[in-house]
Amino acid sequence: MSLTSCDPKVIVALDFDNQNAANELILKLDPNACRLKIGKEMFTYFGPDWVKKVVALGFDVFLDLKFHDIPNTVAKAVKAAASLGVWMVNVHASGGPDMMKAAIKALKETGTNRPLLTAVTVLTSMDQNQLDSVVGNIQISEQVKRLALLTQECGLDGVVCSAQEAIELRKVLNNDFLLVTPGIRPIGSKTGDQVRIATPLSALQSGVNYLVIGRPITQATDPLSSLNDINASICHFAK
Ligand SMILES: O=C(O)c1cc(=O)[nH]c(=O)n1[C@@H]1O[C@H](COP(=O)(O)O)[C@@H](O)[C@H]1O
Repeated sequence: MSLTSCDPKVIVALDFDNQNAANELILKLDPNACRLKIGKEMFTYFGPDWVKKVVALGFDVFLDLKFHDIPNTVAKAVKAAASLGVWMVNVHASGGPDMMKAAIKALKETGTNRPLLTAVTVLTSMDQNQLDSVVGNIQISEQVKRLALLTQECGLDGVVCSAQEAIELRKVLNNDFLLVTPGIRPIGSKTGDQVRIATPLSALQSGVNYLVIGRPITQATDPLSSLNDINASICHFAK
């Protein structure tokens, strides 16, 4: 039995180097049970036409290319992403306010059916030591909060962060500002390179809107059953 919801919380991260393997999984999935994320690896190998094919199957697609460049370049890049019909696209908040404002302005100009725009705060693979080596003298939670508030001020729709930061962020951000969280690990699954992790249920209980989950589903012996188990564990949150 597949558990479905009209607002699926799980975004399956399709990080495959083989298009047939990805297509095989996609054909088993139901757009009412999950959204899909296409990232740098698959976009670089298989390109925009493949993204359009996945969109045409009825899935909400998060095109995760994490743009980080000068404002003019990023504005044009998000506009190009919108032309593929994707549901969400993202930038790095550390690209700064001018870049984020240019990106949301460019998307708004594409019309009312534009993709959502989110900004990555501090990658979920980073711990305090790694952040210290890039930005000194600030706790991860403070840096995430600073970048999330900046993202909101710039008019974007939400941030990508760790679920570990969600409770504190919900205290300072608008209720409709989206929290999208990778680093989700069901109990018993391998952590891999993720550091700031949470379970699907605890993430949603902390005020997260969407869960980005890759390897715990895509590398499972039975990916569909892994997704169904996750959806069953969070069915209380399905609208
Ligand atoms: O923007 C992202 O999606 C992202 C941001 C972040 O801070 N951490 C992070 O893991 N991601 C992405 O989320 C996915 C997580 O995959 P798994 O670790 O396999 O569940 C990967 O595709 C990452 O590129």
